[in-house]
Amino acid sequence: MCRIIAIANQKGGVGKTTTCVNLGIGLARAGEKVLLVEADAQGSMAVSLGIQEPDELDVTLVNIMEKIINDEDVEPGEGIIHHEEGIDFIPANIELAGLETSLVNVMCREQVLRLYLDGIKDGYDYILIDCMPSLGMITINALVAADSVLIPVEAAYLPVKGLQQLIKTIGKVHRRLNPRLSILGILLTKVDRRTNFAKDISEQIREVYGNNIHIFENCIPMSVRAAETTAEGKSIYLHDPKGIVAEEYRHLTGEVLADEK
Ligand SMILES: Nc1ncnc2c1ncn2[C@@H]1O[C@H](COP(=O)(O)OP(=O)(O)OP(=O)(O)O)[C@@H](O)[C@H]1O
Repeated sequence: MCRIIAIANQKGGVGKTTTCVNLGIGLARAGEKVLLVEADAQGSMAVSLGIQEPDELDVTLVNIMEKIINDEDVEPGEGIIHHEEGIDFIPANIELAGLETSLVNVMCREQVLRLYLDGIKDGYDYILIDCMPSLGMITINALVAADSVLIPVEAAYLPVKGLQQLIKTIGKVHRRLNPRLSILGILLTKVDRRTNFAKDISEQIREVYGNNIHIFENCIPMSVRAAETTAEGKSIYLHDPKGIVAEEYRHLTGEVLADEK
């Protein structure tokens, strides 16, 4: 059965895309059939997967969602790109921001992505949705389509403050629109292990949320090697296979696999 995981946090730059790409490729390396869906107008997942100019792509998630909205057929495989590291992905670009605005007047506006994924999910073991840094209609679409949410949180003061709002939104979507939705866990990212501050923040998150929400055992360290992967257009497993970030993403992949079985 396919598991759909939204990777969400309305705070920008916390490692959503990096986690989506490296968890997705990690799952594919473990033999799972994986689709990554970019639900972010910045196109950073497309760039991370080697597409230099996402704004010049002919078909993106926007075209697919527009077809669903207009009740048109989406051809099998339409807009899906096969990546050499063993995953499929659907990129997005700046046009997604325009679609977000026009969704306001659409019937079943929260369900568009779910309707699309319902039609293709049988072909995959995992679908990971890389959300945009907002709690707007595209992110709500992702939460309605998903079975669970993985929340990357940067180990710093302000990102932690925004967490409560995200958890409230997930609760609302669960109650009103998608009773299947649960929180898979909080993943601490960009952890600077040399400082006590990062350690304090990690402990604070475990203390405040740990009783109700799973906090992933491992955390992703701050590392220039991780930052380089975005520009390199490849996963951490190819860029720095023996490094600590690859090790931590392998560990995360194992935790996600163990949880979903
Ligand atoms: N562990 C890490 N250590 C250092 N830099 C990182 C790490 N993970 C990601 N980065 C870098 O931080 C920046 C933001 O990461 P990423 O794009 O994954 O975050 P995001 O939450 O998806 O951002 P946005 O909200 O803008 O979509 C990128 O330049 C990325 O290369």
